[in-house]
Amino acid sequence: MAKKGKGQQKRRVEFRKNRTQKVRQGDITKRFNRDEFDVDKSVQHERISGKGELTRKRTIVSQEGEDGDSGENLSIHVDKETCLAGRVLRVQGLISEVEAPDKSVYQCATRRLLKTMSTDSRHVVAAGDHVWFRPSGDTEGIIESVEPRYGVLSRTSRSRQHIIVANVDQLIIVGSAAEPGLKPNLIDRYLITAEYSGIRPIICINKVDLLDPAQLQTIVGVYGSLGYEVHLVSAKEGIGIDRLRKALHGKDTVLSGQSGVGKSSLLNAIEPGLNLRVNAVSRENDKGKHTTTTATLIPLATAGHVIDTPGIRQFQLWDIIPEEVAGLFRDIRPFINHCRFPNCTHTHETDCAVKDAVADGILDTRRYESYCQIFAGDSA
Ligand SMILES: Nc1nc2c(ncn2[C@@H]2O[C@H](COP(=O)(O)OP(=O)(O)OP(=O)(O)O)[C@@H](O)[C@H]2O)c(=O)[nH]1
Ligand SMILES: [Zn+2]
Repeated sequence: MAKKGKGQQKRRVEFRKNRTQKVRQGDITKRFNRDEFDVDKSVQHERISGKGELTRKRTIVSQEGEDGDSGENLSIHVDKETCLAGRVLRVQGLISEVEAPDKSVYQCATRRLLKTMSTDSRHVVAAGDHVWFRPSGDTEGIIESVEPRYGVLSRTSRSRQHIIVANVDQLIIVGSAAEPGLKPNLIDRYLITAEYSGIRPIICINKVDLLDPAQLQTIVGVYGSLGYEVHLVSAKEGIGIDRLRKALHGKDTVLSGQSGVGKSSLLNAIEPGLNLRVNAVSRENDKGKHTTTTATLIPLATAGHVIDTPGIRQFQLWDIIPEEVAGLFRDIRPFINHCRFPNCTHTHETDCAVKDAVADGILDTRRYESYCQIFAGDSA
């Protein structure tokens, strides 16, 4: 867990504000859809406004304009007659691989003016960025501007935000029913990372061929009642693969889960041939040829991309501070406003509404224990 910086204090203020809104159980799912989550995007350290205009903010940008307005604004005009809209598949040093609308790939440098704005984050261009670029020839070009980002997976390094991948629609959290056994606590960790990043989580439990799916009923019931989409699948037997393929169609999806749960097998079942490409990427990364923490978008044959990169396969809760964790648990969140102490940690305090909810059987005990472990900073 990171030390509290200015940004985190800011997030805590936002978090408390959210906490004071009485959220009924039924509203929880709604609050977490992307549009609404965007309002909470004060957590993003940088906001680049698009449509040809790039706005640099030195401090965290708040939707309410409480701070961050001191940054200078610079407008970059993009000639959309001569430029193409593209998607950054990956960044390798100073060169970005950009996918054009016709799926051809250009090696692009970044316009100098954009680069001069790269002071508050390590990369002005990140994997997953929607950009406008000026092609020169059939395979090269210059990135002229970067569109606003959403669904950003990042980590903090030397108090700077390092974007791993931007504009992710969904995170598929892959677990396995057996070999290795299901780790619900790990699923909870991924879930709160997704909530924090404004990325829709989908839970996928693979290897259901190894046990009676009835054994998973309780856990599926808990997540289902919280509004999370749950898939029970078997890459080996082809169970649930069609539905999972539909969930990926047209979306940019990050796959995460511990080693051996069958991520590669699932990708291969969804789209034969994709696995080869995924492995090719992994091997390059293993050799240390490219950075392991920036991601690569792999185009799906139909529409959408998958992002399956060693560095984010088992990503951590990089910069979530313990006090934020309860608010990221959809089921705990409605109670935190009713505790006796406003700074209640829901662990040892008296008159804690969260603990009361557990005692009354309203809140799942396992989920509460998972919260306590994450709050304490224990590993999964
Ligand atoms: N019984 C069964 N075995 C499976 C299934 N899916 C994958 N496996 C096996 O599980 C093992 C791990 O599968 P992978 O696809 O390599 O797992 P991974 O999550 O990509 O692993 P890492 O690359 O280490 O992250 C392999 O031996 C697969 O054959 C399944 O649905 N049922
Ligand atoms: Zn409490």
